[in-house]
Amino acid sequence: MSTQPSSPSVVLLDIEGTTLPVAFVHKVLFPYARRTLPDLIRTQADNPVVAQALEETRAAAPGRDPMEQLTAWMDADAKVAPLKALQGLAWAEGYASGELVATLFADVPAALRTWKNAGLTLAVYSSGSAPAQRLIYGHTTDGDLTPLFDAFLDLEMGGKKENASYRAILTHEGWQAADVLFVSDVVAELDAAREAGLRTCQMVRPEDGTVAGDHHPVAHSLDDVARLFHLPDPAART
Ligand SMILES: CSCCC(=O)C(=O)COP(=O)(O)O
Ligand SMILES: [Mg+2]
Repeated sequence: MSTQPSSPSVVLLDIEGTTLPVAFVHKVLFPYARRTLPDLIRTQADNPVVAQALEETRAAAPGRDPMEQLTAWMDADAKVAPLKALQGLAWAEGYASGELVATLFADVPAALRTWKNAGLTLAVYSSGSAPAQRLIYGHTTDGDLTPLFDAFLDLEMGGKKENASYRAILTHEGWQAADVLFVSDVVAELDAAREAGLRTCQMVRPEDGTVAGDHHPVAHSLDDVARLFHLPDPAART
């Protein structure tokens, strides 16, 4: 007799392509950072985050002008910590001025609230820095959603396509692999998470043109995730 695995108690969420449209990241956030970074580096040279990011950038490309290297990374959409730290700082100004407001996929706020109310642990794992993640969820068209999350995890845990990063997350948070469901649009990230023993679900958002793989359960919304993994139904909220 086969036994039904219990539903996950931790939902670990990617951001871009999972809870937030790719277009918002690439057409709003990235251009904002590209426009404002040169000034930010000049005017905030004393900020320890800037100083450390520039030091790491110089170490990665000795002899090259750091702004040139940062631009090359932006061109390549490189998921590297110094760029992500600086982008986070740039976006902070945009959110503070009201120029940036995050529009999450429409199904996301209700699902997060439903699952949090039901006692699930919710966490983010994104290449965007943890401060940048807090900014996004702190400035959504649905208000501040940061209290719904228990953890904001970034490249300090390692790259998202490395299974060691998911093992590091389990150790860092004290979670059991089988209790954790990782949801992402990127198959290579899901493969790495599965290698570390996590449960996985690919988010395939029609708006983003995500291509579905064939070896992870596929969802088109967090409501689908709820159905697939027997989580509380966001549509049944009272
Ligand atoms: C705080 S998320 C901003 C998006 C970002 O910088 C990025 O690189 C997207 O990474 P993800 O891991 O969420 O796909
Ligand atoms: Mg993604």
